[in-house]
Amino acid sequence: MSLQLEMLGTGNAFAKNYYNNNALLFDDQFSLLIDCGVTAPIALHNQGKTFDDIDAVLITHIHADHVGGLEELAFKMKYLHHRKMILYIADDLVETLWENTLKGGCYQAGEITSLNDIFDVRPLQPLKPHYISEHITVELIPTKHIPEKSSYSLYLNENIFYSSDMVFDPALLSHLINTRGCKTIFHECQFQGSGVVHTTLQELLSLPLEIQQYIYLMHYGDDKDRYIDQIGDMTFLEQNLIYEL
Ligand SMILES: Nc1ccn([C@@H]2O[C@@H]3COP(=O)(O)O[C@H]3[C@H]2O)c(=O)n1
Ligand SMILES: [Zn+2]
Ligand SMILES: [Zn+2]
Repeated sequence: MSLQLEMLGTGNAFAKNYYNNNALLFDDQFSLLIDCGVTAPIALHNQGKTFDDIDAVLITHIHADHVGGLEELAFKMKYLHHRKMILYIADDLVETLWENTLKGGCYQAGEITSLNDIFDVRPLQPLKPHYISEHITVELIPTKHIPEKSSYSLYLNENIFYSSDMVFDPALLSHLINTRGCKTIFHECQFQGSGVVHTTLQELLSLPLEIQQYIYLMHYGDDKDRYIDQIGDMTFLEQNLIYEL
């Protein structure tokens, strides 16, 4: 089986129709969950899957639509499935994920006192390809989202860019396509307003058509249908469709 992508959700942080922008990257030997937001448990359940069907989770940054499902994941793995999930996360986010996100819910004196008690933590150094499974390598690319807050987009298998939440960075997209052989771009997209913490549709439409043709839009609002014929040469990534990579 070749590598496949299924979005458990394609919505933005406040979307109600499309669930959080979380992905499953899998083949017949390995399943990687990319981000685990508040809606990840119900999205998996709806697909007839459990966390025990997943081999590892990778976190791009710390916002609830990307990490809000981790407490349920951790407790279910510990008390139902009796194993620790492998957790891939940028080295500089390890401490804050525990201290500022998970400790409040997960701490139990003498039993759960650190992230390592609930996950098999694999800190990733950014800007280096890391072997995840036979068919998956990941490089974390720091991209700007919220000032002073780390957020990492992904370069998968040396040819697929998967954006974290990020402000528009046309130079990065050009660089990946022109010098690194990028063939596919999964990019977050905000329909209205200015791109203060996200990339707007207007900004993406300013890219040359040669670049737009590589782009699948994700992390969008519930009003997506209004924009179906306003996305230039780009394509909407759809929840629960399976894409061959
Ligand atoms: N400075 C900020 C910070 C956050 N936000 C909104 O909160 C959401 C948190 O998850 P997100 O997916 O990063 O999207 C953020 C914005 O909608 C925002 O609009 N402006
Ligand atoms: Zn988000
Ligand atoms: Zn975010």
